[in-house]
Amino acid sequence: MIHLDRVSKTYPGPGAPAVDELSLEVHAGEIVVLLGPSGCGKTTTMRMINRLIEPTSGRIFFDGEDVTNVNADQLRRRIGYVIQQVGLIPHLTVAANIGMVPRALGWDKKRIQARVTELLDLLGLDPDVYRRRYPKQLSGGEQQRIGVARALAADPPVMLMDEPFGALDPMIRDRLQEEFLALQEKIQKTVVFVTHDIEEAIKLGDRIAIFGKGGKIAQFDTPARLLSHPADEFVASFIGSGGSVRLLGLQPVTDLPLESIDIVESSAVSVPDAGGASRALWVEDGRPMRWTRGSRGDALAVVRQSQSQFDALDAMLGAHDDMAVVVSDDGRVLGGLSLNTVLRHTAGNGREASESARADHERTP
Ligand SMILES: Nc1ncnc2c1ncn2[C@@H]1O[C@H](COP(=O)(O)OP(=O)(O)OP(=O)(O)O)[C@@H](O)[C@H]1O
Repeated sequence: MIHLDRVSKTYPGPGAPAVDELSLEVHAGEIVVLLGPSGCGKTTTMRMINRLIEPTSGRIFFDGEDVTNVNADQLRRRIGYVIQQVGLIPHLTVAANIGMVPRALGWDKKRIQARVTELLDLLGLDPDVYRRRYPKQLSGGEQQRIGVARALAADPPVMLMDEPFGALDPMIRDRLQEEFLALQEKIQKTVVFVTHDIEEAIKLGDRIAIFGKGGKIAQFDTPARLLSHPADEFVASFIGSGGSVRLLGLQPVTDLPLESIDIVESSAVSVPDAGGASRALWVEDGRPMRWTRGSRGDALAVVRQSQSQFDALDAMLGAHDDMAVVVSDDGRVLGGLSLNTVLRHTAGNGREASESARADHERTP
């Protein structure tokens, strides 16, 4: 969908290029996160895509079409843009702010009004309450939602988002990230997202481009590959410690082998309460209740199949048990996930990660 072909930017004056011969492919419908330390060229790269910054050299393609030299205003109508400072116009209402691009495109009033209503609904803001408000009558999180609505107004296929949630407090940021992921499920835009927050990148990115020094990409990969196979010491150190735990958060429990569990239905007349080497699970109306025997824990750790291995570990720690019961999303017992299984697989991941970083480091002269 978006293809940057050896794009460079050198700002006037002395100094190395801010972005140096960078090539990047973003597929339709995916979220690509540009991640890296301050000053590494993320924003410059993003702004070259909508030509707020003109590349010094290289070419940019949209769906195979070379857009490097097309009219920048027309190009920007195909691209939504959300920034940290939001940039809502203070003397215009929410509705007028959202309707800016459709107005410029010559949509009639009725169509704009309908689109504003649709977008406010989509972003979880009651249109009757918010349409007539002014930006200063909104909280930071609401302003950011309106910023997203405005970028989506003319339904552009591409969204550029430059640290859109960076200025929000952690709880609101977390909620907006969740909302954005749910929204993306529905709208399937092609998104380029800039952040320097590794947690945000892992949570939102289908793929992450980690920028190294001198405006070059150090690694472009899925979050799981970045965590398990950092390309070099720079990437490994940028990801920092805790890679194995983060990786657990990305991997569903169903990726691991589950153990079969003996089930005792509630209809059984007498349930042996202790003894017996193997575990047995007491199930009532199809719902797991507690271990009848063989458990070390004092509560039952239960996770749904759509949850992560991190969630399973968390549930086991909470229940002081070394096994979690995995249930289907409609509550049926699928099997048991043991702490041992999680540890065995995590140990493999960690070893691969450190070995691949070390091997790369040794190859570097
Ligand atoms: N208008 C400009 N004129 C000259 N140099 C600039 C200009 N804008 C950015 N730079 C320089 O280009 C480099 C890359 O800047 P850029 O804003 O793209 O980095 P970034 O990775 O987005 O950083 P941050 O995370 O701090 O926003 C930096 O060294 C910066 O000082």
